[in-house]
Amino acid sequence: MDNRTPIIELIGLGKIYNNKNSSVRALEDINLSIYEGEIFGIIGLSGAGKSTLVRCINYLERPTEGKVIFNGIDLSKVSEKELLKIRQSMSMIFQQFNLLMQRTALQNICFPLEIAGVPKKEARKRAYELLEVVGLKDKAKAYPAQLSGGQKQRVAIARALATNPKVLLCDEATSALDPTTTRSILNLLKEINQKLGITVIVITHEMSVIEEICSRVAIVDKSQIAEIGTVEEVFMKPKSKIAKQLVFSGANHIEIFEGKDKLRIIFDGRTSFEPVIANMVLECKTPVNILFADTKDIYGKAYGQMVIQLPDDESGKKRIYAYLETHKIPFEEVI
Ligand SMILES: Nc1ncnc2c1ncn2[C@@H]1O[C@H](COP(=O)(O)OP(=O)(O)OP(=O)(O)O)[C@@H](O)[C@H]1O
Repeated sequence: MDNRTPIIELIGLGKIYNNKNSSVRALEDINLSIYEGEIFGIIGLSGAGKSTLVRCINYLERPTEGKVIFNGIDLSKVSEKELLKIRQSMSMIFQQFNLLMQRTALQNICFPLEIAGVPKKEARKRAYELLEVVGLKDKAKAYPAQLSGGQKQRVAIARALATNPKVLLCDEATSALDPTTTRSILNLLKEINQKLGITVIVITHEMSVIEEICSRVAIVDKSQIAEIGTVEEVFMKPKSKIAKQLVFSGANHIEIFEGKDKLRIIFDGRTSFEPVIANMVLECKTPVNILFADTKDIYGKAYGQMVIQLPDDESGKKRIYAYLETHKIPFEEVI
């Protein structure tokens, strides 16, 4: 059991959308604790219920079952007015940035402060400070149309920070960005988490985003939580089928791996992957087929995974198992 106090607690949370002729269950019995200061990931395929979940967390959407406890407050028990105030403590950023196109970057950041009744001069001062935090000091007077996707998301982040939130909810915040810009935005979120102590909740369909910045992750599948754990645990030993799909970065791969005699080798930064495979083949005197590789070389260290086909002969197989065990290289059989 974790003895930290959760900043957000979801207890038996459920959501059914009732329309005229039909009802859709979007969430079922979600139980989850998110702790102050962590970067928590929520991942799932399209339609799994992620957006509904994040909108229930800040009560933009009212759950039909269960409770959301934010900072010790049961959100079902507070008035609309109090909810508005609480939502200032749970800012949100989106895939499409949602900036006001007729306002400059500075005016966009001032917007939530104006709504909160902050005097204009004070709001501008705070907005300039926030532009500096997100590295856009020179873009104060630029309109959203004059900014790149990454810059727009930086303005959106600055605007989200304007009300001094405790939690930042990021709904597919990097899904519209290229890989390099994605990394720079994720680094900014990490920096905000570390320097300002803001709890960050990242909703995504990409495992790479989770691996990059989250400490823990919940996998949502068909309206329910399929798996929850530290990113390391889920990455190293995914238990559910959906976790395996996501870790193998796509549903297409999993069928290829089903069958006998396949191993997933995990590169956790302690090894350099080229020598591992090359040395294993040389030392075990047996060739292996690499069926899938998704590895990154970061400063000479290997991160990621590789699926190999074991040789047919039993003694070759044994030598490979022994090699991996002796060298303390994490692996699991692919079932
Ligand atoms: N307002 C609504 N009315 C009826 N059904 C809805 C509504 N919003 C979402 N749903 C349904 O609820 C389910 C979960 O949707 P949700 O948008 O939460 O999933 P998601 O995981 O965020 O998907 P995506 O990644 O594609 O945005 C889906 O079946 C969806 O069709």
